[in-house]
Amino acid sequence: MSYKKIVMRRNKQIALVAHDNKKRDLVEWARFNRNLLAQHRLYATGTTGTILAEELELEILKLQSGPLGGDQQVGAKIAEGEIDFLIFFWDPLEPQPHDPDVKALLRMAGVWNIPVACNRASADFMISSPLMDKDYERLVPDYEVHRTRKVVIAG
Ligand SMILES: O=C(CO)COP(=O)(O)O
Repeated sequence: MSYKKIVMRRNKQIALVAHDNKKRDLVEWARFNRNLLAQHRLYATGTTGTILAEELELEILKLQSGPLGGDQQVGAKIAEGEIDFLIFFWDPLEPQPHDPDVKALLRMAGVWNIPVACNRASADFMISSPLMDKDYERLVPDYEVHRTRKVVIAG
C-alpha cells in the first residue's frame, strides 16, 4: 500500500457516535473534555448529537439517527475526506438493527486510515495525543491502483 501525506487542518473534524447503552459513557467523557472538543468541528449521529449538543452547549452538526442512515452518512463523510477522527462507542454486548451499517462505518475508517476510539480509554488517548497538533501529517492510502484497475470481461 502506498500513502500520500496530508497536512491536517487546524480544527479537526471529529465524528461522535454512541449506541444507546454507551451514550452515558460518551456524555461523561465529552463533558470532561468539553474544552478540547470545543476547538474542533463536531459531527454526530442524530440522537447522540442531540444529547451532546444539550449537554455541552456546543454546535454539533447532526446527521440522521444511526438506524436511519447516520452511520452510513458518517462513512460517506470519511470517504470524502471530511472526517479526521471517529469516536464511536459501539455496544459490544447488544446486537443493533443496523449492524451492517455499523460494520460498514468501521470498515470505512479502516479503508481510509482514520483513527477510531471505541471506548473511554481509547478516546482519552486520542484527545490527549500530541499528534492532535496541527503539524501532524496524516497518511492517506493512495488507491490509484484500485481506481484504474482493469477488469477483463470474457466473451
Ligand atoms: O446507532 C448509532 C450508531 O450505530 C447511533 O445513532 P444515534 O446517535 O442516532 O443513537
